[in-house]
Amino acid sequence: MPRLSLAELLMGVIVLQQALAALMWWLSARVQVVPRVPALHWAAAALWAAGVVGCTVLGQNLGLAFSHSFTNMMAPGVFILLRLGLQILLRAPRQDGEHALVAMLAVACAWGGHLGGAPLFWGIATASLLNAYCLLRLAQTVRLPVRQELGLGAVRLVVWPLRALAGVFLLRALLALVVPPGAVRPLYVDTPPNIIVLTIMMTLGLVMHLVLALCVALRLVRRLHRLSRQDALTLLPNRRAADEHLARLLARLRAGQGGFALALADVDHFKRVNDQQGHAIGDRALAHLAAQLRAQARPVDLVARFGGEEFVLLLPDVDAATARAVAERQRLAVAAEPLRLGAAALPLSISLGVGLARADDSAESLLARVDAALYRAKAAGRNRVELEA
Ligand SMILES: Nc1nc2c(ncn2[C@@H]2O[C@H](COP(=O)(O)OP(=O)(O)OP(=O)(O)O)[C@@H](O)[C@H]2O)c(=O)[nH]1
Repeated sequence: MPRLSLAELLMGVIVLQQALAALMWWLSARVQVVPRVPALHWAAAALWAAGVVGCTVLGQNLGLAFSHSFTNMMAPGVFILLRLGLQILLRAPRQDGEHALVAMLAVACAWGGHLGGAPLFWGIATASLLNAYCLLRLAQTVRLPVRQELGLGAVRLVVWPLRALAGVFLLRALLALVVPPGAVRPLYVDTPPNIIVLTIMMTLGLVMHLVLALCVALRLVRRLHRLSRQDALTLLPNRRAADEHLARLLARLRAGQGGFALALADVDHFKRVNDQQGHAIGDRALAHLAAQLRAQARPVDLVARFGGEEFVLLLPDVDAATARAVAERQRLAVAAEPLRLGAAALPLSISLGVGLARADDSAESLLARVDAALYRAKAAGRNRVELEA
C-alpha cells in the first residue's frame, strides 16, 4: 500500500468529515428537523467539498494541469451552495447573478489558466483570487445571522477562519505571480503552506457546519417557544403567555415599580353565535374580536386570549378610572364594528370586568375579583363594564 503524505492524510480527513456533514444535513432534511431546502443546499455543499478534495487527491496522476484546474474550477461551488442555503433560510435576497458570474469566471480561470495553455501561474492567481472573493462574501452573509442567533463569540469562530482562508488564497495568488512557476505546489504535496491551508480548511469545515446546525437548532427552539405562547386561532398571546406576563407585572408592583389593571372581556351570547351561524363563523368572530381588541390597545398593553370566548387585558401604569375608561372604549369599539358576512352583518358585544392590582395580590386573588366584576356585568344585562367592588 502506498505511503500517504501528511497532506494527503489531511485531505482524506476532510473528505470524510464533509461526507458526514452531507449525510447529517440530508438526514435532517428527510426527517424535517430543519427547513428542507437550505439543508439540502448544505448537504450538496459538503458533498461538493468532499468531491473536490477527493478528486484532487485521486487525480494527481493526471498531472498538474488537472489538479489545479479541477480544484480551482470546482471550489467556488462549495461557497456558493453554503451561501445560497443561508440566504434561503433567512429569506434574504439571493444574488443569483453574482453566483452565475462567479461560476463562469471559475470555468474561465480553469480553462484559460491551464487547459487553454496560458501560463500555470496565471490560472492559479486568478482562481485563488476568485476563491478569496467567494470566502469573503460568504463571511459577510454569515456574519449577521450568526451574531443574532449565537452572539459575537460565534461570529469570531466562523467569520475569522473564513477570512483567514480568504487571506491564504490571496497570498497564494500573490505568490503565484511573484515566485517562479511551479513553486506554488498542488495541495496534496507536503509543503508548510499547504499543511496550513489544509488545517484551516479542516477546522473551517467542521466549525462551519456545526455553527449552521446550531443556528438552525436555536431558530427551531425560538419558534417552538413563540408558538407555545401564541393562540393559533386569533394569533394573540395565549393563556400561558398571559399568566407569565401577569406574574411579571405582579413582581414589578411588589418591587414598587408601578401598578397595573386587569380586565377580562367575555363575548356575550357566544353560544348563540355558534348555534345559529356555525362553528366556523364563531371562529371568524373570535378572530375579528381579537383584532379589534388589539387595535384599540396601547403597545404596552397585553391583549391575550384567556380561553374559549374570553380575553384578558393587562394595562400597566393606569389608575382605576383610566382602566375603566379603556374597558369602556373597547366595549364601544366592539359594539360599533359587527362582523361582516357578505352583505349581512353579525352584531357582537362584550362584557368586561376590571380590577386594579394590589401589592398583596396573587394572580388568583386578582383574577377572582375581576371575574366577580365580569359576572356582575353579565348579570346586569351584558354589553357593559363593571369595576371590582
Ligand atoms: N367557534 C368557537 N366557539 C368557541 C370557542 N371556544 C369556546 N367557544 C364557544 O363559546 C361558547 C361559550 O358559551 P357560554 O359560556 O355558554 O357563554 P355565552 O353563550 O357567550 O353566554 P354569556 O357569556 O353568558 O353571554 C360555547 O358555545 C363554546 O363552545 C372557539 O374557539 N371557537
